Amino acid sequence: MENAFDLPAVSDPMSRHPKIPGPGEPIRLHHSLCYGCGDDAPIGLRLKVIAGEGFTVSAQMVVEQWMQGGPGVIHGGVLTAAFDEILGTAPLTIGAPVVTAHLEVDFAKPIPLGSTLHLDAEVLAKERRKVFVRASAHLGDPENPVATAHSIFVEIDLKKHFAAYRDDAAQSRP
Ligand SMILES: CCCCCCCCCCCCCC(=O)SCCNC(=O)CCNC(=O)[C@H](O)C(C)(C)COP(=O)(O)OP(=O)(O)OC[C@H]1O[C@@H](n2cnc3c(N)ncnc32)[C@H](O)[C@@H]1OP(=O)(O)O
Repeated sequence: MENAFDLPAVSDPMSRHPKIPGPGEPIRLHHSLCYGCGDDAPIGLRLKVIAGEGFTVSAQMVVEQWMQGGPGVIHGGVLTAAFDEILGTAPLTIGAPVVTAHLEVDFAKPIPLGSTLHLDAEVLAKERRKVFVRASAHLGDPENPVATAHSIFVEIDLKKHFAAYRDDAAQSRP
């Protein structure tokens, strides 16, 4: 196991998956109880991730009071969760269902409550099952990011990976 974002010199070939929605269209929820995107999650970010051009996706999130670290700014873990969601959705543009293996976040500036966070993510490369994804966050000026993230996701067989946990998901419904 590695523990750093180490982009391969040469990527495996990647192409946009034919079933991914067109630019500007929402990408379907991966799970309705997901903390990051689920509409039925009792507590969560409810991010609506939108497909972009190529291997890019984006989302927006208003920083609400319950997301506070303190005082008056977003909690770093909430920002990291938002990054995880958008980073994890980007590999769907190449048709790869993934889980997070490695995630690095750089916090450049405080993010005030009430601000609208613009999140953008892009798949940079694929190497065997590893998918390398970068994301950034800004408050309206893309040239002025408030945070960036780099991550390695690992492609999985969805049914096998979650086979032992699906019953718990159903039981946790509110
Ligand atoms: C949530 C899923 C839904 C899906 C789709 C919608 C997404 C929506 C958004 C969701 C957003 C939320 C998403 C969430 O919150 S997902 C929830 C949080 N993540 C997890 O629970 C994952 C837990 N970990 C595992 O299950 C396993 O460790 C995995 C599956 C990741 C690998 O175990 P597996 O036995 O299968 O494979 P392998 O060990 O042969 O490794 C394979 C390759 O990977 C490389 N490697 C492994 N670990 C690391 C590491 N730490 N850094 C760098 N590299 C690493 C490894 O060196 C090898 O590389 P290479 O030898 O080829 O070079």
